[in-house]
Amino acid sequence: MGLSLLLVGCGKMGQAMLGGWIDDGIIPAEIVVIDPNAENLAVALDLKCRGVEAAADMPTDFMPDVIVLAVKPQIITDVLPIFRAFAEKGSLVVSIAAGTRLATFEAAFGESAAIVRAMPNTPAAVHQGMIVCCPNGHVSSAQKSDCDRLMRAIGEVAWIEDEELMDAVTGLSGSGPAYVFYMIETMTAAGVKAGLPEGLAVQLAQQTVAGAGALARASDEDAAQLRKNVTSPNGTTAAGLAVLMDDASGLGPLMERTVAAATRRSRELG
Ligand SMILES: NC(=O)C1=CN([C@@H]2O[C@H](COP(=O)(O)OP(=O)(O)OC[C@H]3O[C@@H](n4cnc5c(N)ncnc54)[C@H](OP(=O)(O)O)[C@@H]3O)[C@@H](O)[C@H]2O)C=CC1
Ligand SMILES: O=C(O)[C@@H]1CCC=N1
Repeated sequence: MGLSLLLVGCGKMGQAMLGGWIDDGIIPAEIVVIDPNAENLAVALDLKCRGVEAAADMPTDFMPDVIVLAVKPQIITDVLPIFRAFAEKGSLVVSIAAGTRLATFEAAFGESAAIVRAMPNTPAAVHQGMIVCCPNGHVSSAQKSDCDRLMRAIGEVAWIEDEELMDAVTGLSGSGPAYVFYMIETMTAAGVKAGLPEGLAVQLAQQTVAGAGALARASDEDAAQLRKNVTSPNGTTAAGLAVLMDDASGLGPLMERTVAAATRRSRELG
């Protein structure tokens, strides 16, 4: 791809993106990773990146095309001043921090800095991420295309103009893998309660979620029709769905509250 990249923060999400990029050989040029956490830095070194514990240890001649900020929202404003010079010289800054608004970066880097606020998710590690990008007004079309190619290498990309949507994006696709993993956990536990050996229950729950996801993605039919296709009149699925789709206690109202709570928290973090 020919881009030079600086990744700031190589924790859970930084590693997921890095793994996806490197695994695909998508960054043949230069990549430098900064992380003070020795264990996390070791992951970057294992992936053959240049890794340093602090910005002060970066190679002096390094000028990244793209800086990806992947530190916690709670500390992000502390680290921004260190990277101002890069932003002034034309690096594109991509932040994946939940809640942190474009205006925060413009305040730290100057009004004319090129910033993309992005929200990925951890399936990026296997090139199955969902990444939503929201640019500020100073991102050039070349920078947008660089960011798009970078993100497309680790999943599906959507661009939005309205930053207000980023909190709901975070509540749905940013946090969403956790909801699905919990679904796998609960399906497994329910299978064990129904008499299945644990290993078999894990296999059934994982493959059912993966297979249903793949079918939903590949099919021309929407999820509601795919659900109906499983449901024989007066059969087993109808009996299960009567519980799961209960108006008051079913998954619908529960998911609505779940996404709303995560969306609210994203707003608070900002
Ligand atoms: N996890 C996820 O699924 C997603 C996370 N995000 C966002 O990604 C960001 C990172 O989240 P996540 O990966 O989960 O968090 P982690 O805590 O796993 O990773 C953050 C990493 O940054 C390191 N760090 C701390 N200070 C600095 C610094 N000054 N310079 C460089 N690195 C530093 C941390 O080290 P130490 O451990 O020592 O503090 C840690 O290794 C957050 O803003 C989050 O909102 C977005 C989408 C999904
Ligand atoms: O839990 C969080 O705050 C981050 C943002 C989206 C997923 N993980």
